[in-house]
Amino acid sequence: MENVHILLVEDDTAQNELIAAMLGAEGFTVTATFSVEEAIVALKADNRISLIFSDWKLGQLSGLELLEFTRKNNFPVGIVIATAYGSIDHAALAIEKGADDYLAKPFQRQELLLALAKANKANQLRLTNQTLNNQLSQQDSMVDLIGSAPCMQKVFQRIEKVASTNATVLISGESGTGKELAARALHKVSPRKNSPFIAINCGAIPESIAEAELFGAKKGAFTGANQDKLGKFAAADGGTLFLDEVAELSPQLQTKLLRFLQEGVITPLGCHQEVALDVRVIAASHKQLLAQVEEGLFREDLYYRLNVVPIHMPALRERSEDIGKLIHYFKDKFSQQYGGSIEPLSAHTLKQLLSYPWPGNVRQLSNCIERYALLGDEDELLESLTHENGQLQQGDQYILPSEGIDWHQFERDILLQSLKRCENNKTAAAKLLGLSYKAFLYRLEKHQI
Ligand SMILES: Nc1ncnc2c1ncn2[C@@H]1O[C@H](COP(=O)(O)OP(=O)(O)OP(=O)(O)O)[C@@H](O)[C@H]1O
Repeated sequence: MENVHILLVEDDTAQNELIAAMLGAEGFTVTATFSVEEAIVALKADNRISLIFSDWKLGQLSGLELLEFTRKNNFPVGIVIATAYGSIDHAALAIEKGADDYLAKPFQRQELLLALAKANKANQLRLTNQTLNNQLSQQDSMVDLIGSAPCMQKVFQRIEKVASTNATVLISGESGTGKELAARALHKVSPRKNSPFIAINCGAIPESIAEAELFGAKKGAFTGANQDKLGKFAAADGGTLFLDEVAELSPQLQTKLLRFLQEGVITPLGCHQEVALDVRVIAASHKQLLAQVEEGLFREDLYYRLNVVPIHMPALRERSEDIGKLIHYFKDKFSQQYGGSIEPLSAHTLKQLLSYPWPGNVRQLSNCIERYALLGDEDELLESLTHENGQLQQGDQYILPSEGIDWHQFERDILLQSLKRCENNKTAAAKLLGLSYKAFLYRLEKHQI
């Protein structure tokens, strides 16, 4: 291992010299020490040391003390401890205290090199994890995407991971969970960040002009096309195209999109020549795309092409620990936007906001705080919540929202909420839902809760 600095700790002079010479011959830079105290001084003085090879028995002290000191003070080093023949207890203790490997004496040259290589690798892995963790813990938000709940950290992690690639990403999640914001964040941390990010809502363009909007059109391709039209794909060349509500694309446009994803080319309307483009596609849908596939409404091959990297944006009720942070964020945002300070919310209102299920997710929360910033009326704020929640209930009858519901998700949410409300008492939770205990357990099992 060239260029690896190793700290050798061995109190037997002959052994020390022998091992130092051997490691030197293998390309290590060796700092040879003879005691724990000497080793600690060397470790503190030289931050290039990345490996320690220490004997167990070192005068009054032992390799264990060195190990404990190193791990307690977070020195970023790999450690191998040499133990006396047959002392398996020491070996187990060394591993428990954080050694990466141990070697029973006497050992062969090859065994030593192997153990050091293993320790070096373990150390590098630890360092990489540490860097990632540091990045994540500093990251309560990514661009403007707020969230420190573990499920949001996973989202950030995935965004970071795929940003540098060109992989197609499919973002799922209910309306208002931040799918577009996540797509923007992904673009902003990708190498394409200085090229355009173009967003289009596939559900909001009339079908008659959708093809020209997306793929462009030659002058005269259709009535009213008085000049060449640049489509969204061409506008996003070199950058990212965000196709929101991709489930709404007509079968014909699904085919054209598939072709682009497979071959990287499009044919604008009225054009006889293909145009090659470099566009990264991020698609999103609040509908369950796989269910759309099963119903024959969405091409299966396109689904798999889009779903190379799936990212799921959690509903706000699944990360209620973020509500407080989001309230704070939106208060700041709107007080800056409207140029005035916003009255603090009372403890009572805050409590209501924190326990509200937010069916419209972050968008609904943002709207509420914006209204509060403008009107400064807490009663109005709370009333608006009762009103929106009340729309779901009329008498004893459950009113199906006009856009329908995702039954699977609905059932899962209800089960989780009942458990939470009954502090995980399954009998009480089953009763709350009017289910027999057996039927309740069956459903928990079904959802792997
Ligand atoms: N994690 C978040 N942090 C800060 N703001 C957020 C977050 N998630 C969503 N928002 C805000 O909520 C609103 C809705 O977000 P966005 O449009 O990205 O949601 P969406 O999932 O794409 O919704 P739809 O499915 O209806 O298109 C936006 O104003 C956005 O800025």
